[in-house]
Amino acid sequence: MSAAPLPAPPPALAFAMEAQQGAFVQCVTGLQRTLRTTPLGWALVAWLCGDRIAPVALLTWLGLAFTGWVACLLVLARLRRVGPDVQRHNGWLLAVAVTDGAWWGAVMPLLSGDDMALNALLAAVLCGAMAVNAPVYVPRIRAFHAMCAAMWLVALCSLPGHLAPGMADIVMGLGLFMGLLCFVMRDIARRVVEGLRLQLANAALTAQLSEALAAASQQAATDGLTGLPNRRSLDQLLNAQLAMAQREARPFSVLMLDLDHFKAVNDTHGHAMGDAVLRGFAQRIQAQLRRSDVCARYGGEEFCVVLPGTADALALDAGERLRRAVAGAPLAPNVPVTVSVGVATWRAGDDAAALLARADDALYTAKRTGRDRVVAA
Ligand SMILES: Nc1nc2c(ncn2[C@@H]2O[C@H](COP(=O)(O)OP(=O)(O)OP(=O)(O)O)[C@@H](O)[C@H]2O)c(=O)[nH]1
Repeated sequence: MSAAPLPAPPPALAFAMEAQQGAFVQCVTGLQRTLRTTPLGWALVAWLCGDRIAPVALLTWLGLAFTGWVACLLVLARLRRVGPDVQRHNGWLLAVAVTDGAWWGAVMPLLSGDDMALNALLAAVLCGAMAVNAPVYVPRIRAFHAMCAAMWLVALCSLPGHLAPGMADIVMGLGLFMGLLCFVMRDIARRVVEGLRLQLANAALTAQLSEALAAASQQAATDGLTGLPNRRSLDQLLNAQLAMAQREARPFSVLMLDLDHFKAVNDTHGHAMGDAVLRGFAQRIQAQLRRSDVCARYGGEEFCVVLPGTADALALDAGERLRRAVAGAPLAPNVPVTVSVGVATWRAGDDAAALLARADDALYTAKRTGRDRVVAA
């Protein structure tokens, strides 16, 4: 027995999850970018320590920082590849944050000592590293906390050992600064993730609205029974054709089609069968037309076909082809019907009403002279 599929999460939860993933990706991308500027920080530390400490201590710290830096970049590149599955990859991001904080924190136990000025400068470097990283970690505030904790704990290692008097105050001050920054950042981070969630919800709402709008305008332009363009769309199409015909002197024709004795179909076979005949008629006509031709439902059992770029004789041929297609086989089982067709070709000065009136006159003539025929205006 196959397991039932998991139900989709409610929209609010889905947006929250997506926002978390987006925040994760933002953090990974931002960290990659920021880590590229890290060598500048090393250069600063090397310049500050220069001739004040033993080169071996500086090289040890640089080696440690470089190793951690390469590891972080490799992990981040992998995270970019495997995608934003926060649940599965969050541990790796935290590991990057801890490594990032630890190598900066190691500045204190490895490089500080009796030189008060240097100690203060190194403490300032740590503050700078935190401040530079803070905005990058905003979308994943836990990673920022991990970075700060690692930096702080490693820096604390220098307290019991060789720190000069007064250095403890600097490290404590640094700790206070970290605590305050973490506290303020928590609130900012919450707002950022909430902003992301709202952005996603808005995007989904916009997509839903434009879908609904497209469906509504499609509905407003379509005849519900046959699926053909309705009278409103026909008017728009005719106006467009008229504008083109006037501009380019390119003729077009309209065919008015009216099913013969349709009332009898309804009376004999019922209204439902009448509807089926109308649907079958629409399909039959459409199957006969070119892609550029349009058949619209004019109203009731009357239809109008617009034939762009088609004049007189060719329009008459098209009408005849449609008439034969309808008469050739029943449109619904055992309900044979025929159609009468009036043809009119656009003439300079015609507006839509004049053109349709001439096609209607021709249709009336076709009806009057026996039906099941095509008459040109
Ligand atoms: N089933 C169905 N019938 C419709 C629909 N719209 C219009 N009709 C029917 O179409 C019939 C049109 O009848 P008439 O205008 O008398 O025309 P006719 O019977 O086709 O006769 P001629 O046009 O003179 O050949 C009416 O009975 C309308 O009720 C529709 O959507 N569905």
